[in-house]
Amino acid sequence: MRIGVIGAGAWGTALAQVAAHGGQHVRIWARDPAVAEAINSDHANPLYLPGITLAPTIEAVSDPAAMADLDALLVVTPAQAVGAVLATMPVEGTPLVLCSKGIEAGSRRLMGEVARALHPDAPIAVLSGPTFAHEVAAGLPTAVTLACEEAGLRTALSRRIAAPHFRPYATDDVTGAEIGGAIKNVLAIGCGVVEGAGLGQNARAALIARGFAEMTRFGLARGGRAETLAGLSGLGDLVLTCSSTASRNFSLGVGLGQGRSATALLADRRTVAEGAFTAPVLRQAAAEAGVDMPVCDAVCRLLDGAAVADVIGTLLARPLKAEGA
Ligand SMILES: NC(=O)c1ccc[n+]([C@@H]2O[C@H](COP(=O)([O-])OP(=O)(O)OC[C@H]3O[C@@H](n4cnc5c(N)ncnc54)[C@H](O)[C@@H]3O)[C@@H](O)[C@H]2O)c1
Ligand SMILES: O=P(O)(O)OC[C@H](O)CO
Repeated sequence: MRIGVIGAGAWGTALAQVAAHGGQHVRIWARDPAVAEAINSDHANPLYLPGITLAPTIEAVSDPAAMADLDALLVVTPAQAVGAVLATMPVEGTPLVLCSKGIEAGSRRLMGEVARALHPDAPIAVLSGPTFAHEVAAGLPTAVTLACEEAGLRTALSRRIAAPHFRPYATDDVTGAEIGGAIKNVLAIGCGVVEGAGLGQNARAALIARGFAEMTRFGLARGGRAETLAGLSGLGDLVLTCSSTASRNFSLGVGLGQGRSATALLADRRTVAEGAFTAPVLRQAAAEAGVDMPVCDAVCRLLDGAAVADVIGTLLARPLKAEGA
């Protein structure tokens, strides 16, 4: 399989490294020609994945037309850019493996829905799970969910993407895999706030558990399956991202919890913190689906500048209820 990777940030670069395992040729599209130049000349991406020497079989391009004639395209731009970038790509029925985690603002579409609308002939797969890019690129053991409705393609992609340190688990539940990855970013911001405001580890565990209940309610309402939401792409990624400052979303939350504004924190970073963009869209999508998501709503209020004490007070003052309700 000739693999293409669309997006040369941390995760696209790490996935190119996985795909190049065994010496096979991989082509990666970088929006910024300087990033492509560094990958081709120095076998490195110091802006987005510093400290990693890349396989020399990774070829970088910055012209979308150069992404034609490949057997599969991994889509790894920030979620809000997936539609615009895919519209420029010569997809022509090539399978698209969506690796971005988020919900599109405005349309409230999942990435699969965005891709299908643009390229109805292209089979869709989703790769998601607990995967810090720098650990994957360093060859540390990692497991992911690979979701695809077509059994033959699911098997072919799983075999092609698997490496001794990188283990995909297959499912046909594309929607469930997408929803876990999108919502965990929002919840990670909340957990970061708990850390930044010094609210304690009990509060963080409560937020993870109640946040997982929200993820499950929303996922089931949108047609995902409970087993997927409890798997690597849902609970697995939630646990990772809610417990480490290596997460951009968690770090953003730490800053909010320390009293800085979302605007200032987002202006300070080059890399994407998807939860900040997904949170307001998720709030609308949850209202539309009639799903109660108080923790995600609290994260929206914090991003909008509400005081931590007020937001936590509101959450704790909600009417008492049964745990499974
Ligand atoms: N970094 C990780 O550990 C990781 C792991 C799994 C999934 N993801 C997901 O992968 C996606 C990409 O994350 P990342 O970590 O690679 O991001 P990043 O912040 O490291 O890099 C973003 C890349 O996208 C490019 N970009 C930014 N805006 C763009 C636009 N409007 N159009 C085209 N390109 C644009 C940037 O130039 C850069 O190459 C996100 O949805 C993220 O949630 C990241
Ligand atoms: O750094 P974050 O918060 O974007 O998380 C990266 C990955 O999604 C972890 O699986």
